[in-house]
Amino acid sequence: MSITAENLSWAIGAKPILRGVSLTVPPGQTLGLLGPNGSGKTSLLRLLAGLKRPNAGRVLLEGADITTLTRRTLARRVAFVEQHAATTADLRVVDVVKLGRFPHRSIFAGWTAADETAVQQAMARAGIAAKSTARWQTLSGGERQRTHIARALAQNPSELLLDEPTNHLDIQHQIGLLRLITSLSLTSVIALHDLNHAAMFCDRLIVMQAGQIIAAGDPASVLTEALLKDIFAVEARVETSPHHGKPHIHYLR
Ligand SMILES: Nc1ncnc2c1ncn2[C@@H]1O[C@H](COP(=O)(O)OP(=O)(O)OP(=O)(O)O)[C@@H](O)[C@H]1O
Repeated sequence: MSITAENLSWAIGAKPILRGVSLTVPPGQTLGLLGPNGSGKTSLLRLLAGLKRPNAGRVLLEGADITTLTRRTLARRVAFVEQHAATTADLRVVDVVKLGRFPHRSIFAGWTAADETAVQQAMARAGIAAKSTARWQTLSGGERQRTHIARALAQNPSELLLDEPTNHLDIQHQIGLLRLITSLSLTSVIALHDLNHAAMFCDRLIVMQAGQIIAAGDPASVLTEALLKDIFAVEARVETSPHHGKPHIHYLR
């Protein structure tokens, strides 16, 4: 299902956080959201998830304004893995992942075989199945992150929003997660700080600065040496990787 933002603006008090943000992610594609700290990536994801209402503009899912969708419909369709997502209760991994099934269940139906399959499959995909009975408080940062991702996958969403999902993950799990997300038939928006990973796995990229989109397009057209210098303040050389054919950034010391 497609995700569209039309001319979104959002302020906290008198402070503008997002200004005139428009984007479209076609069904099945992955959009990478890039930008320096504080540029508005998390704020934009929260608006796309329907957690915050814009002051102007609108968010459309498959052409439908999200303000016209019920909370339950939205919860069934859109999964959001937030940065620093906390789970305070002392639950087991499997119990956290089961929360992802909540929007799909009716108060009359019990736990179904389909719910169980979705939970088991999500834990396997997120690489956390071996820890399914471990208590939340005993997990490492990366294991907690993978548990949140499993919960989002158990939700079986058509749109998946991820805020720096590879934080805390070791390199195997970073690559594994991005490969998994981009191979699933869902539409995703991922805020990332690793520009090489964004180039490798995202269909299109958006670069934000001070709440505005200042570049958008495929990785090769967005990740230029000039942009890296102007927006990210780093000297770098960009080459087409002979291994995967995507841009590869060499940072200069
Ligand atoms: N509750 C808040 N009150 C005031 N300002 C806020 C609040 N939340 C966010 N901001 C400001 O909004 C701006 C955008 O923040 P946001 O978290 O969306 O950026 P980001 O691109 O996700 O940053 P990072 O890469 O550091 O995660 C920042 O200037 C931030 O200070």
